[in-house]
Amino acid sequence: MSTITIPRLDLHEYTKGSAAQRHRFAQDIGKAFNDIGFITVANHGLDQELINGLYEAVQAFFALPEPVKQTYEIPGLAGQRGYTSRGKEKAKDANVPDLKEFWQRGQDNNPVVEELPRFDRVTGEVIERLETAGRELLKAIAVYLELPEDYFEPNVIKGNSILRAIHYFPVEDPARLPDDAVRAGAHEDINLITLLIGASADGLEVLTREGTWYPVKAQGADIVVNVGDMLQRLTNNRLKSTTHRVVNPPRELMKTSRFSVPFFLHPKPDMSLAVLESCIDAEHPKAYPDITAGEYLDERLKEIGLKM
Ligand SMILES: O=C(O)CCC(=O)C(=O)O
Ligand SMILES: [Fe+2]
Repeated sequence: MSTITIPRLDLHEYTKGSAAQRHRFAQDIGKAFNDIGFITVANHGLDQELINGLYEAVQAFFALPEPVKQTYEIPGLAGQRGYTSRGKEKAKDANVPDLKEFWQRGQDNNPVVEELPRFDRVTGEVIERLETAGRELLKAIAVYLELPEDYFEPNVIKGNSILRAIHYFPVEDPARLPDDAVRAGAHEDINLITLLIGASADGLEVLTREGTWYPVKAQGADIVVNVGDMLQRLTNNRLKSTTHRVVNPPRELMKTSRFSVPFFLHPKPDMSLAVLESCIDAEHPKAYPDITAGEYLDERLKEIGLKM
């Protein structure tokens, strides 16, 4: 299968670089987000030991008996904290739910998994580091957009971000699945940017504007970073929230699990997502009505079946 080149950026060039390197990084991230909407990032601040510890904790959680996991499924929170069982979330335009279960952790009010003493600490450490990396990436994006470097800061520090640990569960008898059942149906992310820690198996694909699906693979400990709909909306489509999905593996591998851990960087609910004036001109008229991040999130959670 052919591949596309997803640009690979080194975050140290921005956080520790010279003025020229920082400028270059900002232009490179902006260009990549304007073009394919995806990059991979090295030197993001999470070492391999932390990532290994995270995957151990996540695998141990999903290996707990279903009734134990369900004690962490909290009604009324639209899956935003704790456990969400199989069959609950589907992509906006899909007919059947994704083949996954997941755990979500936010800034506060997180249930503590009593059975696993390390789970809370490791997911807490990971969310903190990803938030730090995400804030640096947003600074570079602000520079690219010719906004003050700290433009996003007041809205994202202690914002509504979510760490999601996903288990794409084994399917013993794939012949019995509905034809259109997939690990994750084609979708765009809702938030500003997503930082994805390397999955345990292949499967992630992006859709190019020409309509072709291509696999996305990060090298080693690199993370994948992509634009979500909130940033696309704010920038009047200048930065692209690219459609992506997780395909099923070949039939003989459907009996194996896949794990991945995306971090959805969300602002505070009262942030305005009104299109930036600087992104409107005669060729690019304002494409979206004004809305706040909180109102927009509510709309989208209803579409994917997490909120009534
Ligand atoms: O599992 C993956 O690799 C990607 C998951 C994803 O796109 C999502 O949860 O929004
Ligand atoms: Fe996604």
